Amino acid sequence: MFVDSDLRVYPNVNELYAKVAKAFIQKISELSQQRSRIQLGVSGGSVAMKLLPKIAQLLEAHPEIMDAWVPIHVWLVDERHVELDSPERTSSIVRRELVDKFPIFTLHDAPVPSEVPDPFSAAAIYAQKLSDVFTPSQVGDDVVLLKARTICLDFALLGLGPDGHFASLFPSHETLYEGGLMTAETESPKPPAQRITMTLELLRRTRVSWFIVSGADKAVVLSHAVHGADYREVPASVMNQVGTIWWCDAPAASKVNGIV
Ligand SMILES: O=C1O[C@H](COP(=O)(O)O)[C@@H](O)[C@H](O)[C@H]1O
Repeated sequence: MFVDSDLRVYPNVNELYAKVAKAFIQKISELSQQRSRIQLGVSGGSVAMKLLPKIAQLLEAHPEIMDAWVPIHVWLVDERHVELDSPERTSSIVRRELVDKFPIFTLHDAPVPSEVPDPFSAAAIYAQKLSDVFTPSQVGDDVVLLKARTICLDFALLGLGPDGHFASLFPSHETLYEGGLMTAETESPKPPAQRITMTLELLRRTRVSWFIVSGADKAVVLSHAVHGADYREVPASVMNQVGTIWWCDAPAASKVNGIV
C-alpha cells in the first residue's frame, strides 16, 4: 500500500541532528507512558556516529528526564561481523554513548567472529536472543514460530545509504528475500563485507521507524524511497508506511516532489 510520506526537512545537517535528538527524547518519554519497557533498534553509520552523541549530550545536561523513563532495550538493526575492538563495530558506539553512561539502556550485543566465525550462525544466535527477550515462555515449536512472527521493535532509528540500502539490506541481494528475524550478508558492497542484519520481514513490523537522511548524495534515492520505488532496487521503500518519519536535511530532500 502506498502511503503519503511524513517528511520533516531542516535547512542543514546540524539542525537536523539537533532536532532529531530532541524529538527522540520526547518520543521515549511518550512511549514510557504506554509501555513497561521499550525495544529500540539502532542502526550503524551516521545514526550511531552522529545522532547518539547528540542524544547523550542532551541526557547528560538533563538527566532528570530519565526519571520518568522505562528500561530501554537496545537492539542492533545490523552489525558488522568484526571484533569488539574494531572501530567499525556499531555496538562499541552504542556502549560508549548510551549504555556506559545511562543505566536505563541495556545493549543486546551480537557475537564476534572469534567466538562465532560464521555470520549466519551469529545471525541465528542474535535471532535467538530476540526470541528469548520477546517470547520468554517457550511452550513448543509451533508457539515459538507463531510468536516470532509477532516480534516487533517499538521504535527504530534507521539510516539510508546512497544506493537505497538500510540496515544491511542491499539492492538486489538475497538477504531481501530472507524471512524470520535475522540473516547474514557476506558480500556487502559497503565494507566490511560480513554483517548480520534484521530481515525486511522483521523491520517492516516496527511500530515507529525514523530514517535520518542527510546529504545531496542521497537526494535521488530518498525521492525513490518515498515515491514507491521497487524494494528490490531501493530496499528502504518498503519502510514508507504508517509510523515512518523521514527526517532530512534540505540537500537530501531536494528531489522529493513537492518539497522544492
Ligand atoms: O552500512 C550501513 O549503512 C546504513 C546507512 O549509513 P549512513 O551512514 O549512510 O547513514 C546504516 O543505516 C546501516 O546501519 C549501516 O550498517
